[in-house]
Amino acid sequence: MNTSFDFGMVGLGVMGRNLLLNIADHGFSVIGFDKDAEKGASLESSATAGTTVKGVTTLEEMVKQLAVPRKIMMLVPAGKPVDDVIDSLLPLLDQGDLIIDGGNSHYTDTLRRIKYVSDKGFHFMGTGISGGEFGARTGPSIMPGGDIKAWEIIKPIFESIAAHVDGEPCVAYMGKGAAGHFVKMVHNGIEYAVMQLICEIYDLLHRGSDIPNDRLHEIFKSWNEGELKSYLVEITADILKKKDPITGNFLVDMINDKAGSKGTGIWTSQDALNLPVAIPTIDAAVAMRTLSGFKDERILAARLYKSDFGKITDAESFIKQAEEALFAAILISYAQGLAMLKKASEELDMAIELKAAVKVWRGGCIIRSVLLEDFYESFSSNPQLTNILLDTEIVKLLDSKQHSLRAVVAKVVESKIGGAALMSTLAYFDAFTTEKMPTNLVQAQRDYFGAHTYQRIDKEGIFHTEDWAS
Ligand SMILES: NC(=O)C1=CN([C@@H]2O[C@H](COP(=O)(O)OP(=O)(O)OC[C@H]3O[C@@H](n4cnc5c(N)ncnc54)[C@H](OP(=O)(O)O)[C@@H]3O)[C@@H](O)[C@H]2O)C=CC1
Ligand SMILES: O=C(CO)[C@H](O)[C@H](O)COP(=O)(O)O
Repeated sequence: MNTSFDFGMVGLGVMGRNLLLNIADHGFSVIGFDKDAEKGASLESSATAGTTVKGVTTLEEMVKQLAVPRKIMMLVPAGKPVDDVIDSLLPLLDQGDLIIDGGNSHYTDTLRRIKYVSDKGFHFMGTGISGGEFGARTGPSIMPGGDIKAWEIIKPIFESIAAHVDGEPCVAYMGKGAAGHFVKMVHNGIEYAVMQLICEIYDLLHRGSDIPNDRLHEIFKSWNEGELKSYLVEITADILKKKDPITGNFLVDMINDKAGSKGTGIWTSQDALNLPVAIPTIDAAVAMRTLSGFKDERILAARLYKSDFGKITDAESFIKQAEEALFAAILISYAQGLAMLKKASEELDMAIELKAAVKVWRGGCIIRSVLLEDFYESFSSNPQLTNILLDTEIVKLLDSKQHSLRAVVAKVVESKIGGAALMSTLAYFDAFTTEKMPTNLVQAQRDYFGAHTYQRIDKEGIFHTEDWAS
C-alpha cells in the first residue's frame, strides 16, 4: 500500500474538495475521506491530469496511506461533527501527527480541542480559511493559529496554495491559542458589515432613486475600478446584471429577502459585547439579517404604517455621494473589526499582530479590497495602532468623505429606506471622534440611583454624591 500521501482531508464538501484539489495542483499527493463514495469518485475525476488525488470512504484507509507526521485537515460543519471526527481519528494516529480544523469553529471550542488533543500527544491547529468555493480551489486566504510547531510543519503547503499579493502569500501565523479561528470570526463579522452596507446603498439607489438594475450594474462596476475595488463590490456588480432564466426578470428581484446565516456574525457580536468592544456596524448587519427573517410581521407592519417614503430626486449627484459614503462606511467597519482583534488579543493573550491579519486579508478572502493595502502600510509603520482611524494617512482618506456619509444618512432618514448599518457607522464615527460624550450624565445617573461613584475632571479620586435631589 502507498503510504506516501502528503495531505489528508476529512469532508469532501464545497471547501474540502476544492482545497484538496488546489493542494494537489501544487505538487502534493492528497487523499480525501468522505463516507459518501460519490464525493470521493467525483474528487478523483476532477483532479488535474498528472496530480495524485485519491478518495476513500473510511478514515482507516486514509490514515494508513499518509506519510508521517500525518497532516490531516477537517472541513466539516462546525460543532459536534468536528468533535466526532477528532474522536474517530485519534485512535488511528501516531504521536506528533497533526489535525487541522479548517472550518468556522468558535474559538472557545478550538481552545478546548487544543487541550484535549495535545494532552494526548498530537498537534491541533484551528485555522480560518476564506475564499468560498472558488478561493479554496484557486488560492484562499488562510488564518492558522496556535501550536507553533504545527505551523512549521504545515507552512510549506499553506504558503504554496494560498492566494498571493505582491508575491506574498495570504497566509501567516495569526497568534497563540485559538487566534486563527478568532481572526476568521472577525473576518466574517466584517463580511456581514460590508455586505449590509452595500445592500443599503443599493436600496437607496434602486428603490429610493429609481435607478434600474442594469444601470446599477454599471455603477458598481465603475466603483470597482476605483477606491472601492473589492471582491464584494465586484460580485455585486455581477449579481445586478444576472437575468432569471425562468422569468427573464433580473434574478436579484426574484430572490426572497430573508437572509440566511451560519452563526459567525452573531458570534462576533456576542464576543464583542463580552470583551467589551464597540462594533455597531457589525451588530446592525447581524440584526438586519435576523429582522429579515420576520417576513410575515414585516408585511403586516408595512400595511399598518403606510406612510410613503419620499423619493431621492437628485439621483445623479447622489450616486457620487453614495460612492464616497460606502467607502467611508466600509473603512469604519474594518476599523471596528480590527479594534476588536486588538482588544481580544490582549484580553485572551493571543498575541495577534494586526499587520499579519491585514496581510492575509489582502487577497483570496471575501473581504479582500484595495483599502487593505493602505491598512497594511499603516500597521507596518505603526504595529501598536489600537484603532486604524487614528492613523494620520487614514485620517486623510476618511476625512474628505465623512460629509458624504452624513449626507447619505440624511437621505436614509428622509426617504424611510432602512439604513441601520450606515446610521450605526456614522454614530460610531461621531462618538469615536468626539472629545466629549454625554456619558458624564450616565455616571451621574448611576451614582444617583445606585451609589456607583464617578470620577471628576478636575481631581483624582472616586466620588459619590449623597444628595443628588437636593
Ligand atoms: N462554503 C464556504 O464558502 C465556506 C465554508 N467554511 C466552513 O468550512 C466548513 C465546511 O463547509 P462546507 O465545505 O461549505 O460544507 P459542506 O456541507 O459542503 O461539506 C461538509 C462536509 O462535511 C462532511 N461531514 C459532515 N458531518 C460529518 C461528520 N460527522 N463526519 C465526517 N464528515 C462529515 C459532509 O459529508 P457528507 O455530506 O457526505 O456526509 C460534507 O462532505 C464549515 O465549517 C464552514 O463554515 C469556511 C469558509 C467558506
Ligand atoms: O466563512 C465564510 C466566508 O468567509 C462563509 O461563506 C460564511 O460561513 C458565510 O456565513 P453566513 O452563512 O453566516 O453568511
